[in-house]
Amino acid sequence: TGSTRPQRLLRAVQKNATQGDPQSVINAIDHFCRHKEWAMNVGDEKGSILDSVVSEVNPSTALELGTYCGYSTVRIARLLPPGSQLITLEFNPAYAAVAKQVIGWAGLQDKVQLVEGPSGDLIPQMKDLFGVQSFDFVFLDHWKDRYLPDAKLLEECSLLRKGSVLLADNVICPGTPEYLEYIRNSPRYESRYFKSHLEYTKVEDGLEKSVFLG
Ligand SMILES: O=C(NCCNC(=O)c1cc(-c2ccc(F)cc2)cc(O)c1O)c1cc(O)ncn1
Ligand SMILES: [Mg+2]
Repeated sequence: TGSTRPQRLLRAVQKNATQGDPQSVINAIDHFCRHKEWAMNVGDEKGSILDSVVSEVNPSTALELGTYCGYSTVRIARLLPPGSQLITLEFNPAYAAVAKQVIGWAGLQDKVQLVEGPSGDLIPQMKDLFGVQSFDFVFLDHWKDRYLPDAKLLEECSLLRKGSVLLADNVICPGTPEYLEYIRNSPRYESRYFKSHLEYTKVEDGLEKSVFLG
């Protein structure tokens, strides 16, 4: 019973990053994934686009679908204003266990609520569980065939307000064709594609930013 890739990624953070320093955690993960083992974090190139959108929105309440090892959780939470909250949902308990420790190493545990479970079950509970009225920002990075049903669920649960921003990873690779088709053709969204590359590679990928019009 050897270690898993997420466990080896966590060990690299504990070895190379400074506790309480989110940027050093980001740098340690990017170094590990570029020079040791590829992993499905949003990465530094798409991560810079994520940073610029988060900074522009400056969300009070943010939601992340798909925590994995917590890399994008740290990228988002480090930019949040005081008093704001990031809720991140992860289905896979092994991923969640690693992410909790990565977020803790960065010292961002007070800004983040990590919830384990299927997004389709948890989204309808957001108001009851966390007293959330609506999300200012949503980062979609979980199972690619869940992007569309979960976007529709957010609408149906009135968890989006005029101006809420959805940012979707991997719309080219692995690809989210049904989501793109819906969101680009819906009169309820204004969408823009940010061309980039699959994390740590030269393969094309990109982020789709969609503003809910209400
Ligand atoms: O795998 C679960 N989540 C990760 C979703 N994310 C991805 O699948 C993902 C994949 C890739 C990717 C791209 C090219 C390639 F060759 C292989 C993988 C890149 C990314 O940036 C992702 O974000 C999962 C498990 C589980 O048990 N329950 C719920 N979710
Ligand atoms: Mg991704």
